[in-house]
Amino acid sequence: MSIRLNCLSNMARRLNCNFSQWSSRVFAAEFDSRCDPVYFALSAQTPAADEKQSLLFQKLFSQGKAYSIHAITDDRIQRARSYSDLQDKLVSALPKSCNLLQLIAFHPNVNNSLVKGFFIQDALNNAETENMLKDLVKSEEFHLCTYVSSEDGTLWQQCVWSQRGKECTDVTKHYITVAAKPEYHPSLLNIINTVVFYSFEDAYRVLQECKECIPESKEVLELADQCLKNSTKGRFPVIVIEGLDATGKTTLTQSLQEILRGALLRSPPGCLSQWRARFDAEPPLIRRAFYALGNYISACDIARESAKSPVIVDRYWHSTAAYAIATEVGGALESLPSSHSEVYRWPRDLLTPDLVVLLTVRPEERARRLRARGVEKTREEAELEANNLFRQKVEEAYRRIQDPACVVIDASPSKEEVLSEVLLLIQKHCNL
Ligand SMILES: Nc1nc2c(ncn2[C@H]2C[C@H](O)[C@@H](COP(=O)(O)OP(=O)(O)OP(=O)(O)O)O2)c(=O)[nH]1
Ligand SMILES: Nc1ncnc2c1ncn2[C@@H]1O[C@H](COP(=O)(O)OP(=O)(O)O)[C@@H](O)[C@H]1O
Repeated sequence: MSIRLNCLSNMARRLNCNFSQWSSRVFAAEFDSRCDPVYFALSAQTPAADEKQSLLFQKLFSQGKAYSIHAITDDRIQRARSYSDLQDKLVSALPKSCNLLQLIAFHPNVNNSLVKGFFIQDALNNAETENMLKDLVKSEEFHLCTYVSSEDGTLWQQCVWSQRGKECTDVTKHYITVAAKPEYHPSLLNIINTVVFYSFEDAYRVLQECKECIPESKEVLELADQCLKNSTKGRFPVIVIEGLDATGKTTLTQSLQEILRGALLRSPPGCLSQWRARFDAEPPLIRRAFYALGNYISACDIARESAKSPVIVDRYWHSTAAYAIATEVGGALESLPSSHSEVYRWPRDLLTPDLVVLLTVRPEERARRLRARGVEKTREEAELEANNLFRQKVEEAYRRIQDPACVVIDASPSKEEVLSEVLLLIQKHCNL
């Protein structure tokens, strides 16, 4: 049975499909972020006979019509926002007969080479799917591909590409071949300066590029301009308290402030609170740059206050990096970058605290405290609760960050017991 897929022939002939940029990439189609993706590549040669009916073929191409669509523009802000908009559109508009998978196109071993998109399987060969995707391609900077299989099982990708009407003539057959599983999950190529920032300049540059599409960026940048880029810590100790929501950070930091007669700060700082929800709604590139700048602005406050008294901080760079890495990295817990990876490296230009305490609580105790507190969960916390794997990734990422590493404290005991244990720790680490 040959699976007739949509060549969108009339559009294919009209659109200019210069696909050299794609043919050197590997594609990873992810059914579920908890499992390994299916990897495939493009080739000018027909695949070997045994490849034709491979697992790849079964999983991806024998579930009805198959399409892939990527947001393609050199502008990284526009690409990040187009991808996020595309996801919303596909989730809301695709017929129920469609299965939507995340699709990553990447060059193995090349950081920031990753282009995110979607792979669509339409079990019912629904004409509505084709029309909806055609409309998307016409209106946005998307690269739309279809997949054609011949009787002998040979499978190839034909691309329909529209950059708002740009003509495409190349209808070369790019054969689908099975690609080997890379050494690490491809999402690791998308961390450095894409979701985790290691310098003030890199985070600042992202928001500069957002000034047109997100006017609030200008006000955040103005606040960032006022902070000294390399804030130097004062003579008093700086203690950061980290942990998932409801591990007891707020309770503990307030007690520490009273007992140590110190300053209590948090990141992002209060001056950014009014824009937090606005940037939480943006894709990771923009959101994480916002939080990164929040850490640099907080560092300025920490430097100032630590000249006068001990400083206690409720969340800082560990939260920013741990949540970003855990959100970005797909696959099982083992997919996280290894403990020695540079992604866990503290930014060289960010004020370093004297002590970072990571509060951990058994999941059921944390859930009890969340319920008792009754506070509206953030989207990220809702995700944490629904997705045990995500919670494990956040906690493991916290533990892997170095210089300074977290000192892990079991915060399940009573408030008083946790407080006295942390005070002992501070005495030992900070001579307070
Ligand atoms: N503070 C902070 N939170 C982040 C960052 N990245 C992701 N998040 C997530 C962690 C939480 O799920 C959510 C809110 O964290 P916050 O501690 O700032 O707010 P809230 O006081 O409501 O949470 P809490 O219960 O005190 O942990 O944002 C970051 O860079 N800094
Ligand atoms: N050691 C503890 N034992 C029991 N309940 C606690 C403890 N620490 C905090 N709580 C309660 O758990 C809830 C969450 O604490 P909170 O300090 O707001 O955590 P976080 O700031 O980490 O979200 C609050 O209702 C708080 O009173």
